[in-house]
Amino acid sequence: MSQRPSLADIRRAPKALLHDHLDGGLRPRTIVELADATGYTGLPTRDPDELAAWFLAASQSGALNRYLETFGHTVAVMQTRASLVRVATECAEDLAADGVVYAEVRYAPELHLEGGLSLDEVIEAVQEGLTEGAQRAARQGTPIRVGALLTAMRHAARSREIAELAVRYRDVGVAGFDIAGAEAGYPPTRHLDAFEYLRRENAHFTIHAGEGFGLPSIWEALQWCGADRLGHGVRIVDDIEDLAESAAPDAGPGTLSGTAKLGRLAGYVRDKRIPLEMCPTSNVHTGAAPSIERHPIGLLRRLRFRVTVNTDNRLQSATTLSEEFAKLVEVFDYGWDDLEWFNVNAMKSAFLPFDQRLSIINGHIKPGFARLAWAAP
Ligand SMILES: O=c1[nH]cnc2c1ncn2[C@H]1C[C@H](O)[C@@H](CO)O1
Ligand SMILES: [Zn+2]
Repeated sequence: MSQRPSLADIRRAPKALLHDHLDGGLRPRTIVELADATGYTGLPTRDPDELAAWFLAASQSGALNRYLETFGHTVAVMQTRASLVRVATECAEDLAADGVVYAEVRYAPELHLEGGLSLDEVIEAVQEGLTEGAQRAARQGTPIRVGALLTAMRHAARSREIAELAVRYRDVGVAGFDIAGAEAGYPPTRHLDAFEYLRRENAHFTIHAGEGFGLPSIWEALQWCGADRLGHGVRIVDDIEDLAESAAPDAGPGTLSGTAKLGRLAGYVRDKRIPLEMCPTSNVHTGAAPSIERHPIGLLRRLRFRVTVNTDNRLQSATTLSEEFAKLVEVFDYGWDDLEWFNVNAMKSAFLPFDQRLSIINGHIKPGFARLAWAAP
């Protein structure tokens, strides 16, 4: 059990993924082929390897707004029914091949209307693709369950409409709702109407908060909007004094193991077990964290916040969920128990009925990790 999990072993581990953007996970070759098929001429290169390198380079600026500009190319080739079906199919297949057994994949339907599709047609195409991808994965011996989260763009004004669609499609594969896009200048309360509607409908939602902006964004997301989970939430560390670093003798109340002092908001997030959808590589790329070594996940895991590990955008950040875990293993020396803890956390926080969450935890995640941990030399 003491053996460090290798990337190959982590790939075989049954994992749960809560934060992955459909338009941030296309295969580079697919982008080129879809651009050819749909007549999109704006790509920086037609060579898939060069294109992959371009996305990674363009995403590493350390600024969220620059990072978001790269989506112009992926969204441009996702404007037809056929392209949406294909991208969603490949998404489910790729996640399953990486050992993901449960995923919630998000996208903004309002960004896919330029080819004349309606919002309903966009959602139905993506559902068709996710279902097809999951069926193919099952045939290949890597079963996966995938749900969709409908995202509204925070700078736009369609959140109420998108929230209504999330409710309308909730029994046919849509698990919840989200808002994304530039965070500074676009507080979550701009979309209060959508969140209040969702709460009245007993529906689930997460909010990107504490990534490109700090504590006020997290506070609004939780205390005004009522988010079930936080997308990223990394800046919650601004409300934590790490006494292990400052070596203070007595941490006082509000601590775990006497090593940190939590402010009221951080205390609330930990006490209420608010899930944090952390995306280490993406957080470094957008400047939300200085490096993997100094990523707040180390402190937050130590303080037992409900931390989950995610990819955000596999294309832009050139990553997979297994690679995210492998980086954390290397930097924080995590073992199988830690990796299992992150994945159980994610599964506990899924927008899925409680009995189904338990069945994936007890039927897949725990037995899978037990097998791998005990097989380790
Ligand atoms: O990390 C992110 N923060 C905020 N918005 C994001 C992030 N990654 C992707 N998005 C945006 C760009 C996509 O077009 C949109 C829907 O998936 O969500
Ligand atoms: Zn995101």
